[in-house]
Amino acid sequence: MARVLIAYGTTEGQTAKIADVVADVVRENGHDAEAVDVTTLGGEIPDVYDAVVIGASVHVGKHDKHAVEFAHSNRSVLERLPSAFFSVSLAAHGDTEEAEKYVEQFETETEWHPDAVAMFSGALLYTKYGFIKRRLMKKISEGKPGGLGLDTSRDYVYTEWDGVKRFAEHFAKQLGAGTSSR
Ligand SMILES: Cc1cc2nc3c(=O)[nH]c(=O)nc-3n(C[C@H](O)[C@H](O)[C@H](O)COP(=O)(O)O)c2cc1C
Repeated sequence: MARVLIAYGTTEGQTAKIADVVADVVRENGHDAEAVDVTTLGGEIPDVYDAVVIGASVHVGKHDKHAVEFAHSNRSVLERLPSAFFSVSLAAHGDTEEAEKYVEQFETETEWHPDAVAMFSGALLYTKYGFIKRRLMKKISEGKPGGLGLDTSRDYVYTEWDGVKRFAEHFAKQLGAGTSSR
């Protein structure tokens, strides 16, 4: 049994929800797993973990800066342990090229090359945004491929949960039954 850290950087909470599902699936596969907001980790991966997944959402073309900083400063541990990264964006819903560019940029900035990478579609939470953000997101969504929702009286969740579960299951299965150590 391995102890798996799922550290996430989120602004509106969708990446936290995805991290929770990843943790659930990893546990279902016989390991210990904790989904933790990266800002609460004090900058370092606690040395109790055998494997690490980092998740981060994209805002204005960039991944969550706390997650980027965390991955960069812990890159030597991440390179040594089984590790994976998941990116959360609206580009992942219909604009794969753009979503891939965000991931490339993340890998360049952090100098970390995870064993596995996934791109998950996020959410458009119009009812949770303030007035300015709601108008901005509608305007941006109008021109985007993927047919993003434009009705600002409701929210749109594009995350494909089956894909999230498959990613988590694949990662968990690769850890096998034994515990690796640092
Ligand atoms: C102000 C704002 C800017 C955003 N900018 C981008 C962007 O540049 N590219 C993109 O693909 N998605 C963008 N998104 C969509 C977010 O990635 C998506 O809403 C995601 O679910 C947010 O995850 P979080 O709730 O974990 O922060 C943006 C969302 C907001 C609210």
